[in-house]
Formats: sequence, C-alpha cells, structure tokens
Amino acid sequence: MRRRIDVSLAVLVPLILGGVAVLAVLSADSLAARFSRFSTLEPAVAMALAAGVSVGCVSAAFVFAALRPIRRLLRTTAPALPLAAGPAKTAGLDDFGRLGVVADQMAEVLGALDARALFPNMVGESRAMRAVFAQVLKVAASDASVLLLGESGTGKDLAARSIHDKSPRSAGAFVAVNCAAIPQGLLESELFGHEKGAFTGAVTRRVGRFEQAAGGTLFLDEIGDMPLEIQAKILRVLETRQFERVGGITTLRADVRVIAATHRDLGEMIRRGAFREDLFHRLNVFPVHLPPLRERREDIALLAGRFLETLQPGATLSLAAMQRLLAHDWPGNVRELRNTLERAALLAGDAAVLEPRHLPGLAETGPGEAVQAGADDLDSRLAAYERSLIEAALARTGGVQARAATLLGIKERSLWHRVKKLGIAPGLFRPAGQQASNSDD
Ligand SMILES: Nc1ncnc2c1ncn2[C@@H]1O[C@H](COP(=O)(O)OP(=O)(O)OP(=O)(O)O)[C@@H](O)[C@H]1O
Repeated sequence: MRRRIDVSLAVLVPLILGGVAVLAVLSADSLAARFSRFSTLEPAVAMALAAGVSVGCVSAAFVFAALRPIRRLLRTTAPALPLAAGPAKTAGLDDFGRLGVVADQMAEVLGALDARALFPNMVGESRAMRAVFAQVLKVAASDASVLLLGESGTGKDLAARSIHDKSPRSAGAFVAVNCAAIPQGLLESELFGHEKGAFTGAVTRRVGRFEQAAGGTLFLDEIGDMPLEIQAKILRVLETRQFERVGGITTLRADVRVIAATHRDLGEMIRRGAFREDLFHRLNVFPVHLPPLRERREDIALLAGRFLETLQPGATLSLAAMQRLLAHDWPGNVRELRNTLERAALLAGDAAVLEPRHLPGLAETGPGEAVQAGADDLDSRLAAYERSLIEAALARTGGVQARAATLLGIKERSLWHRVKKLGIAPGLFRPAGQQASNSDD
C-alpha cells in the first residue's frame, strides 16, 4: 500500500509541476502576443509583463490550493493545542499566521519530549525550564565558557553536568571545584597544583584541578567567592590557555572547557570592586539563568512526584499535601523541595499516602495563597487554582485521568475538557518508566 502511494506521488508531482510550467509558458506567450498587438510595448517587455502576470496567477492558484490543507490542519490541531486556539494568541492573524502559531507550539511540544529524553536527571516542563534545556543543548556543542546564574538550589550543578555530558568532551573528566568551600590560601594550589617545596608543607608535587580536567570540563562553582588574585589567574588561563603550577617554572597547556556558576549578583560585585569586570565578560560569553522554583510553579508537582518515586516507591501525596507544596514559595528552590520530601518520607514511615502533617515546615494555606504568583484578575486566579487541584490529583493517581476525576468528584469527560483547556499533560505525571504509554487515558 505504502509502495503504491510512493510510486503514484513520484509520478504525480512532476506531472503536476510540469503541467503548471507548460501552462505558464503558453499563457505568457499568448498574453505577450496580445499585448504587443494592442500596445506599443517592445515584444521583450510585453513578454516579461505577461510572464509576470502568469506567474502571479499560478502562484495565487497554488496559495489557494495550499490553504485548504492548512485550514484542515488548523481545525484538527486546535483542540489538541489549546494555546493555538486561544483568541489572544491568534487574534488578527490570517491562516498563515495561525499556522505559524501552531508550528511554534508543535516545536514546543516536541522540544519538551526531547528534553525529557535528553535530560533524564533534570526535571522540568515549564516554559522557563524548556528554555534552559534549549540553551544547554546549544552551548554544549561548542567549547565556549558558560556562566550559570541562579539562586541556590536551582540546579546549576546539575546543568553544568548536563552541559558536559552533552558536549564533545563528555568522554573526558568533569572536575568540580567549590570555590567557597576551599580556604582562600589553598585555592591557587588546588586549581593549578604545586611543585615539591613550593611552600611549607608542599612535600610532594601536586597536580591541580586544571590538569585533572584535561580533555574534559572544569566546573568552578561559587565563582563569586573567589579572591581577586585568583580571578586574575583564571582570566589569564581563559585568555592564553596556559598556566604554571605554584612554585613551578614550566608553562602547561590548559585543555579544559570552563563552566562557572554563582548565586551572587556579579554586577553588584563588579560595582564594589569585588569581582573583575574583564573576567565577568570572559565568562559571560554564554550566560544561562536557572529560574527560581517560585517562578515555575507548574514544575512543583512533577518534581515532587519524581522525588517521591525514588524516596518512597509507591507512596503518593494527598491532595491537601500537594496543595501545600504548590502554595509554598520555596526560597531554597529544588533543594528545599527535595529535603522537604525526604523529611516527609521519614515522618510518614510505612504510610502509603503523605499528608500535610508530614510536612511540618510548610504553613497551612488556603486557595488564595495557593495562587498568588502572577495572578492578578479573578479568571487567572481561578484558572491557577483549578490547575493546581487537577495537577495535584494527577500527581496522586500517577497521571490516570479516570481516577483523578473520581478524586476531584467530576466526570472523566469534564476533567478531559479542563485538562485540554489548561494545557496540562497528564502523561507527565506517570512514573518515569511509563511515560510513553497512553493506555490508561
Ligand atoms: N531540575 C531539576 N530536576 C531534578 N532535580 C533537581 C533539579 N534542579 C535541582 N535539582 C536537585 O536539587 C538539588 C540542588 O541542585 P544543585 O546542587 O544543582 O543546585 P545549585 O543551583 O548548584 O545550588 P548551589 O548554588 O547551592 O550550589 C540537587 O539534589 C539536585 O539534584
């Protein structure tokens, strides 16, 4: 069957295109004859004019023919891609414009699917996290320095490892140095190594982190805590790719890709002279911002489900407990969420369902508090609250819509409509190994 379609298309397409070309030439020729008979135009000019008119007519016919499948595509994709049908997104657009919106959304959906496969350890389906995944993939392919910015616990370390894993240097070592954890007097020798006798206590030669990371990636975490003298040395390595061990005279080559990270405001540090501006520009070739969890609340239920899977396989969160997670502001970001669930799992013992009493650090909340972030009018507050309840139910039932509907006290069909309207993907709430299956929806 497939073969027959291929053959007929292979014959039909050239036939149609050939026919259109012959028609265009014939009509251009006869039009040119008419033009030159009734006008004073040169035959060559008349021919050019006629050719223009013919090409215009053929293009118009082609556009008209192309619009039909586009309209059909728009009709069929609208319910599946709620934003594409949203009046705000498509108002004032013609069919081609609307096709652009649908194409963008399809790319987003495909991007999300890719991200899940490409970054199994980095959980996130929010728009902000998808942008991070796209940046990580883009920068991983190059050898450029990367600066990871974001509050503590947002996943900078995880992002650095992902960049290394996806880079051509992935076969080499990933060496991480926490600049804040090493006493300032020892940092230089830690990074560049030292020769025997370089200072009191240097009884043997020591290879530094730059050498250990040769062929791979050096991750300088908390670079905002690095003293100015060492900043100058790092700048030299980035510019010349050369360095010496402390007390050494041999110049060594640094074959490393540097990824730096900080939760500090480097701009403010530069203003008060605590961070070198030239080093900042050198590192800032490719900045990646890891968003705080409170700005991507749609990832909370997903992250919680994923952590619980490993901490207490089979356990779920009650609706009320999930509500508390969704309402909290998470100043410690994903790390705080993980720690909270670890504590909850310990407190819950053998209980299969984690309740609010297992989350003692989180304040009791009402719907108003649960929807504070970014919600200003009643409709968006209600939509946010509806979304949080549905996500909580789906997280509890592992993405099974029929059971989530029962939990919420509504019909499955009603839940289906709401899920589509809010653009929720129930599949994301399935346990990791089952996300490709659609069987229970
Ligand atoms: N997107 C994510 N998916 C899954 N786990 C995450 C994600 N982001 C962070 N984590 C987890 O949260 C914890 C903190 O992450 P990480 O150490 O990467 O944060 P960080 O930004 O480097 O923090 P700091 O600035 O304090 O060093 C880790 O346990 C990490 O595995």
